[in-house]
Amino acid sequence: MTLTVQDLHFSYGSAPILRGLGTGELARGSLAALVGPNGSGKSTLFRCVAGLLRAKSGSVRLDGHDLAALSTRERARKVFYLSQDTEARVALSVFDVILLARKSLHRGFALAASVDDVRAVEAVIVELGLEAFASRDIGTLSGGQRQLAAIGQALVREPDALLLDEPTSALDVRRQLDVMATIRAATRRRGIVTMVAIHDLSLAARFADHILVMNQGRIAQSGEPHEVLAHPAVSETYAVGVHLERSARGTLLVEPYIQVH
Ligand SMILES: Nc1ncnc2c1ncn2[C@@H]1O[C@H](COP(=O)(O)OP(=O)(O)OP(=O)(O)O)[C@@H](O)[C@H]1O
Repeated sequence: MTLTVQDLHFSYGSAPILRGLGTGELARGSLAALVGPNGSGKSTLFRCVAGLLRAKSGSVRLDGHDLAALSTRERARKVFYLSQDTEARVALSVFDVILLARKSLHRGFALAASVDDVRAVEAVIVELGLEAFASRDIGTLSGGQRQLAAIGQALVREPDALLLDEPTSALDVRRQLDVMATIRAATRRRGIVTMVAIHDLSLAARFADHILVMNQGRIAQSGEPHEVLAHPAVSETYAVGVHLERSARGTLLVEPYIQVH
């Protein structure tokens, strides 16, 4: 039970962005961190996997089935892409926006939510610890709370694969830990495949089962965090030195530094 991207090619006009990108098999219940420099194509990869952009060639397989064979609607049900921008200006409560996300699964325009829909929304709110915010207007929440509400909108649609674009970028240290731990727990509990694009290598090392390093449209290195981060491909990709150390608590700490020649 896996998500597998193989030999993906994509260009914006004549500019190639993905150049034969392959992820290997990403297992259900596991969290993969996608790291790489600004502009290396992480969001583009996510959009291609979710079917929002059409790759020139290559395949995306979920549990062995090529997602290209599905309609846009069917594909959107299976793969949820949460973009970087979760700003919300609507005057709706957290409960309402999660319920709307749930109702978007149904065909047509149904005003009434079923009992199942409401139960699913309630379950997600509890799973993400959003009970205290459920009736608050989404526009009045802090960045971290809004990030969790957006993840709630993703989970309530019960996708098989979840692609999160920099879900911790606007968060303080406590909320970064909260959000990553919540994402990892939901991934395990639901048996989904989650990919998180993230710039913080220490945070990636701490929470991800695998790290994939993106460089110039390909995955330069992938595998378990301590192996990947010790590989020269990381230094080459970012043009930095990388010092790794275990803290007294056993956490892998990553210190990038600029090399003086
Ligand atoms: N709609 C577009 N049209 C043309 N070029 C684009 C478009 N969107 C992105 N690009 C270019 O594609 C490349 C990859 O962008 P992408 O957003 O996928 O990178 P990223 O790794 O997610 O970057 P970041 O870490 O800064 O978010 C960049 O050079 C970007 O300028």
